[in-house]
Amino acid sequence: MSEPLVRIEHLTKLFTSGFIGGFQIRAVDDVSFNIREGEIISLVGESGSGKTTVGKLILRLLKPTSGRILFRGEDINEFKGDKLRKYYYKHVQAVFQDPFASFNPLYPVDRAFDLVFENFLPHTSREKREELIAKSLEDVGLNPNEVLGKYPHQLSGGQLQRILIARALLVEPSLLVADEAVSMLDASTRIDVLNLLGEVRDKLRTSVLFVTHDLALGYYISDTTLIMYRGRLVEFGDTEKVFKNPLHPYTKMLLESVPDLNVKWEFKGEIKPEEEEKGIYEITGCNYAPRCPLATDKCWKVRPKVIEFEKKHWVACHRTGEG
Ligand SMILES: Nc1ncnc2c1ncn2[C@@H]1O[C@H](COP(=O)(O)OP(=O)(O)OP(=O)(O)O)[C@@H](O)[C@H]1O
Repeated sequence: MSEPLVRIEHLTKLFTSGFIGGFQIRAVDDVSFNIREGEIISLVGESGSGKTTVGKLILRLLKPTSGRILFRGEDINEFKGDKLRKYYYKHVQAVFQDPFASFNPLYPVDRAFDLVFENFLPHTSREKREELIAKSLEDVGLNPNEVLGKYPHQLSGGQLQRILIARALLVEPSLLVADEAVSMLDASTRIDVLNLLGEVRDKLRTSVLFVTHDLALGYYISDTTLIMYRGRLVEFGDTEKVFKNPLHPYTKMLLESVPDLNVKWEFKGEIKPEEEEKGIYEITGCNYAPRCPLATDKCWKVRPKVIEFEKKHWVACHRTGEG
């Protein structure tokens, strides 16, 4: 098999929280996976599971505490000078959740393209720049005449998000990190932008890391799904397999929590406060043990290894396979 575009090996990121006597958070804890050329991977998990941190580590916006990220076989944290500049501006691009926050309200949206030209295509003539910008806007379904020269407040969230995608695609990146990139869009625009990501992959062979807490969106767009819980990958593999044959109790619980269009809310009795998960980050075993209905003594004490349960389907759970 050919070398993956990105190989993530035992990636760990600790943050220290609090002041005096602060504690350490294992935001990412020994995570390994690959991103192949032209693959769309969704990274799914609830709030605080470490998804954004993984994205930022890949974008080299953060340094890992340990572990490595190899881009075409080379450690991105060893990149310097021209290689680093190329990595930041050519190989990887990102689109984040809030399109309004990515624009300076004092300038027309056109300015978003300037940084790309200054850093990556500095010798491009004015005419050529205009031509490239117009083409990239058309590629994402925007009419350049309707958006260029406008200020962020004059455009919708969907239009701004498409401009950001157009900017990211201007350099034809190898990898696009889309972190909750459609969460703030209305349902129909969301599907358009998701379809756009699919088209980008097909046209440019760009790989996409699609970070989301929404399982349905992950299923819709991705070839591979990674399920993350409290810094660890608990299950991952071929999207069809993960969704059709979920193995980890956490994945099963997530899938059961997706609201069904035909089911109405009904009163189920008093809501009890959740039991506090004390010392979760010091658990030596499975992070999910405090919430898992199947947890045994071993689950609390021994960290489960990631095993390939079936072809292209991995899980980290002591109870998987025990019936
Ligand atoms: N700079 C930081 N300093 C301290 N702790 C941090 C920092 N960044 C993230 N964390 C912590 O790391 C953990 C993982 O955060 P992260 O943002 O990666 O999760 P997430 O899955 O992306 O969540 P969300 O879906 O809410 O964005 C959280 O407990 C968070 O509070």
